[in-house]
Amino acid sequence: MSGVRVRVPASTANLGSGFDALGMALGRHDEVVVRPALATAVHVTGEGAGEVALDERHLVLRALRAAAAKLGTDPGPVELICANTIPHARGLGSSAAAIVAGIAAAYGLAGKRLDEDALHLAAEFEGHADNVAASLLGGLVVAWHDDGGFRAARLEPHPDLRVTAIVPAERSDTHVTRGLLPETVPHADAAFAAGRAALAVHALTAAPELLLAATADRLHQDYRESAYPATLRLVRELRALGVAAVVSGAGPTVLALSTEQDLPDGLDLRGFTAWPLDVDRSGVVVEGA
Ligand SMILES: Nc1ncnc2c1ncn2[C@@H]1O[C@H](COP(=O)(O)OP(=O)(O)OP(=O)(O)O)[C@@H](O)[C@H]1O
Ligand SMILES: N[C@@H](CCO)C(=O)O
Repeated sequence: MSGVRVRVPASTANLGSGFDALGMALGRHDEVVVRPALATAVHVTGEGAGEVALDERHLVLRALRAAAAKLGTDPGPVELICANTIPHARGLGSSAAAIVAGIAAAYGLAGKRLDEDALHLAAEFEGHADNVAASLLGGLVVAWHDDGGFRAARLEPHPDLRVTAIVPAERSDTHVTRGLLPETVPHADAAFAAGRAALAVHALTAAPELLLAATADRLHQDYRESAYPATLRLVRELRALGVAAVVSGAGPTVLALSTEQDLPDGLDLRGFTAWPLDVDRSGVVVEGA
């Protein structure tokens, strides 16, 4: 293949109770075209334009080079054209999507199908597998880590599931908000989390009427409140109204999960923009360019 075009979905991680384990792909995408060139050049439009490095430090390019090295190939100088719609540092998996795009491009240029090693490499880059697995596989994913590395199982989200991302203008850095988490949690909270995460798999795939109970969290959201108090206020307000609202990934976006598309009337959404989103069921797509 002389060049590749990669379309990669956004993702939401945790889904409330499934910290670092549950992820779901969302219908908002970045598109990346990679072609051999005489000298490496990076072009970015949309989200991140004017902000990200336009050289070998670019995250898509770093992931592409790392994957090519693992595959024993060398794409050499490339032209990288990124058209981004996934907002950065909002909890919608932009860094995971960039990493998956780079890895998928390297596989495409090498004429190889994506495999389990691609997931492992993507998760090593990101530090956890929930977002990258969702961007790779689409749908709902359960991710874990064992001696064999990072793994993920893909599940089909319930067809009636509706998602609204309520996105603030402010950003938050995942490294910073991971630093707000405690080293240990009470046993009762760990037991609560195990039960609700298991219930979340059932609710998201088969029983959406259980979403409110299933998405209750005790492991991460409250600990991160100082980074985005308005987000936690909105999550609590929506949950009090019966909507299964959670912090999306490491925040600060609020994700409302429901079988209704509309949010309740009378919410104060100043400072936020509400985006109704589809669930992406395909995952990353690679084609010739
Ligand atoms: N398409 C991209 N191209 C280049 N760099 C990117 C791209 N997307 C994200 N990044 C880098 O990743 C950073 C955002 O990563 P971070 O993990 O903090 O947020 P996120 O991935 O959007 O949210 P979350 O991991 O909570 O879902 C950006 O500031 C930028 O440096
Ligand atoms: N599970 C991760 C998702 C963010 O990338 C977290 O909450 O830190």
